[in-house]
Amino acid sequence: MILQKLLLSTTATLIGFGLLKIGKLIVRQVTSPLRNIDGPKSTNWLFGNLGKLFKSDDMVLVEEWVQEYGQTLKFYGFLNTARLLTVDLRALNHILTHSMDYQKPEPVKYSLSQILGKGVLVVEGAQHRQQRRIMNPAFGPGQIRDLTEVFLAKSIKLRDILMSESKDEKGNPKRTDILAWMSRMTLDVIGLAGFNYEFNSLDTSVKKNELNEAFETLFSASTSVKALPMLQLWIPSLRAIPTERGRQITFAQNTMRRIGRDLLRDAKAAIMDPQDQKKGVVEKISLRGRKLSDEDVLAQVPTFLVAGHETTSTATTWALFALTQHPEVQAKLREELLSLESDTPSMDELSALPYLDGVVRETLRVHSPVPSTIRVAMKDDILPLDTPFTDKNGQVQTEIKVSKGDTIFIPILAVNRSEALWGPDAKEFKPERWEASPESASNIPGIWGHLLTFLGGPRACIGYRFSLIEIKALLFTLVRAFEFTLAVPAGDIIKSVEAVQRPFIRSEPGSNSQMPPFIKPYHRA
Ligand code: HEM
Repeated sequence: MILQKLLLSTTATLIGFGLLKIGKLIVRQVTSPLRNIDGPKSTNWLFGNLGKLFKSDDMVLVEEWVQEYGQTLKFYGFLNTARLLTVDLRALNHILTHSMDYQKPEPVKYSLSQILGKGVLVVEGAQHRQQRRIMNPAFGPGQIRDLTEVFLAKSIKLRDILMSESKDEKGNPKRTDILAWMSRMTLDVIGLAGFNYEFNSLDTSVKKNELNEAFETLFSASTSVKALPMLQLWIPSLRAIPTERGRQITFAQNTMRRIGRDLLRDAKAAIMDPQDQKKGVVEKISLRGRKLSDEDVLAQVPTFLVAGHETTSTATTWALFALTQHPEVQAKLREELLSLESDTPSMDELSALPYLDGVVRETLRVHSPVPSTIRVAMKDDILPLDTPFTDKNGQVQTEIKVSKGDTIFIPILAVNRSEALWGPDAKEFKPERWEASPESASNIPGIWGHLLTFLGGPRACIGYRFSLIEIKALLFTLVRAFEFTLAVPAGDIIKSVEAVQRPFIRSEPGSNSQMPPFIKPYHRA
């Protein structure tokens, strides 16, 4: 009886809090200045336009909206709340440079912090500034120069594995899922380079690493937007209800924390040992960061694993896909790469290869692994604009008014492929464009390469140099050794967003994300 009453009153309280939250969202809807901005109609009472957006191949829906409604528009998110979408560079620059005023929304922080704890990707304000200050030097050019050796050693290991794995028993090239191999390679790299830890995930004879397995479960791509987990993100009182997703996250989190603690213990032991010079990024952070608590350092382990692993592996996979679609680019790249004698060039030698640089830039432009991100206004504000827009009432607006709590979608991919910025061939893969990139793109407020790929401002990607040299080391090693052709028609490859844009095969619904090339050893004439 008492239990029943308790259950009843808990449920009533949960429902009460839920209704209050929904009420607040409805009030926001009718009072926010975003209500006057034009855009597509909602297509679902619960998810707004989100279902269609995340199912649209390569996020083309964003580009279609911009085409139809102009540079500044509004669409609908969860519970049909308005989201601002703008490709206006001045407005985006304002949002990214004022990172205290435009933070990640609470539901996003909640879901990230479930996996990452209080890592640098999640924390805000003074805590973020402190963590970045301590970590930035570990990602500087000097540190990445030292890590080039690790990137190349793992690339060579992958090359040697593919030499046999990509052939059938008769010695003919067989369809190989290069995404899975890239994922193993980048996990091994982040383990070694990040915290001197050997995952051995390239070594398939060893039982699959438990951390790797935890990851796979966590990121096993499901393209559907599910109701209860979404409701839990937006209505905190519902987070008490257990879900399968929640169970998976707790399992993955426990695995990462356990391994993280071991790593931290080893790192501390290594710090005490003046002979041990081989330190990873996390050891360097804990060395430098006397001001970071063990908890803070621990939180960086899953942060680097999540942020630095799948992003780089999908980027390199898309680079190889692009090369299969442009055999002339593949051949020209190979010729440049073979101009170096050594299998193990230095970072400076890799950086000095202009065509490799063009291929990497073009991949990160056309196939940006993180296609969008999201922010919420922490106060009422005015966004300055380069291009005025006409609102729903036919009034021309020279700035965008936002109110505290308004959500803003940052369209990374749409900016990187905007015809207004890059010209009519913006969507095509053309490494040559980097010989003289257009003036109009130089105002893109990104930290690297006039691209939004790594975002910009104080919250830009900390690992972009790390990633660039890792991608270059991989392409250098693999394209010298192999010729890549696609094993399925190119139109059968689609992109779907989970945390990153992953490749799927349209004609194989239900199968995991994959990229299936034929890989044939290249023999110099
Ligand atoms: C091609 C590869 C990569 C891409 C496209 C990429 C992209 C991004 C983007 C877009 C953000 C901003 C997310 C947001 O605030 O909404 C970000 C943040 C971050 N990235 Fe990367 N990243 C890549 C590789 C890496 C690597 C290799 C590492 C680490 C080794 C890394 C570590 C981080 C961290 C720690 C943050 C959070 C920074 C902060 O909030 O201060 N990333 N990345």
